Amino acid sequence: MATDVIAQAIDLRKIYGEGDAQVRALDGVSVDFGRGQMTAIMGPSGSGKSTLMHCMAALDKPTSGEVVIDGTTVTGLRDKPLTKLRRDRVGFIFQSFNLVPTLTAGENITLPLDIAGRKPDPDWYDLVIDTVGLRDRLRHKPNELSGGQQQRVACARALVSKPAIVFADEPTGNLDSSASAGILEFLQKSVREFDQSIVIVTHDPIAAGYADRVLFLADGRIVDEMHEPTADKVLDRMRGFDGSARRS
Ligand SMILES: Nc1ncnc2c1ncn2[C@@H]1O[C@H](COP(=O)(O)OP(=O)(O)OP(=O)(O)O)[C@@H](O)[C@H]1O
Repeated sequence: MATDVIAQAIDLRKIYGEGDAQVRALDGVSVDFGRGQMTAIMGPSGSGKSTLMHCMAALDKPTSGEVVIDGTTVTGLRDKPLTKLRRDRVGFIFQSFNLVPTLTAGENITLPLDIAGRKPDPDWYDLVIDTVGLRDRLRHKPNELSGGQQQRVACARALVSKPAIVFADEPTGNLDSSASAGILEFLQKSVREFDQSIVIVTHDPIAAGYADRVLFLADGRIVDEMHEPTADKVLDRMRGFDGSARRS
């Protein structure tokens, strides 16, 4: 694996169901994700975006093929090393924030590290908190925060362990445009200034416009990619899709 590649999918296939009901959610996806890059995955509903992301983040197992994260082949790992890799090397941001309601923002942010029995690197912790703009909200519970602030807590939680790669599944799907812009600017800054590697799934051409590269999925395959995208260019490209999922 080249050093500028942080994660790799090699001929990934994911088949759900059997016989007539069989769905090829991923149908031979091979792709490298760049280190220090934001990659957006786009495509019509049912094209396999979430399946690809979940397989890459070791949250789901492909039917066949390989996933490599930061030099480690994930597929075939036993449960314990897999849990450790997921905990130490991978960050995940969900559309629905997934914060623990009884914990404060600060406690939510350090929860994965606390579970692992690790302390955050103090300088990095301060940088993440200040960059995401949460310093004066750390003692608040999630229900005392706006949606955008809750998602910023989730972003800080994903980044505070300095993961090799962060996966974000529709991170702005539940946010209005101004809160979305805040999250996307933060993710972009993490990539440009802190050399993080981020993969986001999005339906939103404006969100994809923040990425360095956009991958387009259709019917479980990568059908196109775009470097240095803009929202307009992405929108044009999306008009070419018909939104159908292939069944075999
Ligand atoms: N657990 C499952 N069992 C059966 N089929 C599934 C399962 N999960 C996903 N699929 C099917 O696999 C295909 C890809 O689903 P996936 O959720 O990855 O698509 P997506 O591009 O993320 O869609 P969306 O944009 O709607 O979230 C779809 O046809 C879906 O119906």
